[in-house]
Amino acid sequence: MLEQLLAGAIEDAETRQQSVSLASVEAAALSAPAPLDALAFLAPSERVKVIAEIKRSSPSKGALADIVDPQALAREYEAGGASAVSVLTEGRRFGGSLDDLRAVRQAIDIPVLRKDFIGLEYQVFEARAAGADLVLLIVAALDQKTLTRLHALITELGMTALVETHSADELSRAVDLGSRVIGVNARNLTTFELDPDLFGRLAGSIPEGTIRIAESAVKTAADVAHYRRSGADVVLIGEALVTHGSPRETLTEFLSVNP
Ligand SMILES: O=P(O)(O)OC[C@@H](O)[C@@H](O)c1c[nH]c2ccccc12
Repeated sequence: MLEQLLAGAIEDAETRQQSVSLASVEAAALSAPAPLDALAFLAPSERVKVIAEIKRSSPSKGALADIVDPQALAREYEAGGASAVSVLTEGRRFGGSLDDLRAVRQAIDIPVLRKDFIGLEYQVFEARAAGADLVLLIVAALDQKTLTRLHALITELGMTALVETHSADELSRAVDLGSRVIGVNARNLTTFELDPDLFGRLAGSIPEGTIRIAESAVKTAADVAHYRRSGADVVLIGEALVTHGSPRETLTEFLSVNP
């Protein structure tokens, strides 16, 4: 499934490249307003931080929420205390787009993450041109050489890579890259099953000085507290925020947990 998602995202990027060349997307990336320092926004603190995600649908759950106005949702997230906003830009299964990312960038003053299946430099330039401050890299989807190349480009463009892992082996590959921000995704991207204890098992192997992010599987404030006790600096939350009544209130409640 992960392979198909990546192949589809690359195919869509190649289609966009027919109308906007690599040279012009690169020029747009280099002339975009400077990225925000995501490391500063996500730095470990006395309280747990949240990256709040804008996600319309997912391959495992289908439609989650309409989200006709991603800017309004992003403002709710910011007002509720999010430290960054993740925008799913994958179109086929998640219902997102780069237009969503551009719109969200205009609406808020906290970092924006491009959440997609990235395999090409073209996609990294696109992310920067659209205003992204952070870009997701999924270790399981890429060989180490590609991962190294994309990680270097993200850094050169002044952005921060969020390097996503699902196992001890992937974690050591993330560490080899020199990643400053490492995520552990509780959702297996092949089977879509959730393992809420995976973060806790891997957290101790994430080097000191790295920002530790627990991704997926948060339904309640107790789940946030569980991740926090296991060592998470930041928790990435999607579904619970887009499906509950008031995203702002849900976020405020989730952020009120103490270690
Ligand atoms: O909706 P949840 O369970 O709160 O999960 C959010 C986020 O972790 C999830 O959307 C995600 C994590 N890694 C990904 C990679 C691609 C697409 C989506 C994801």
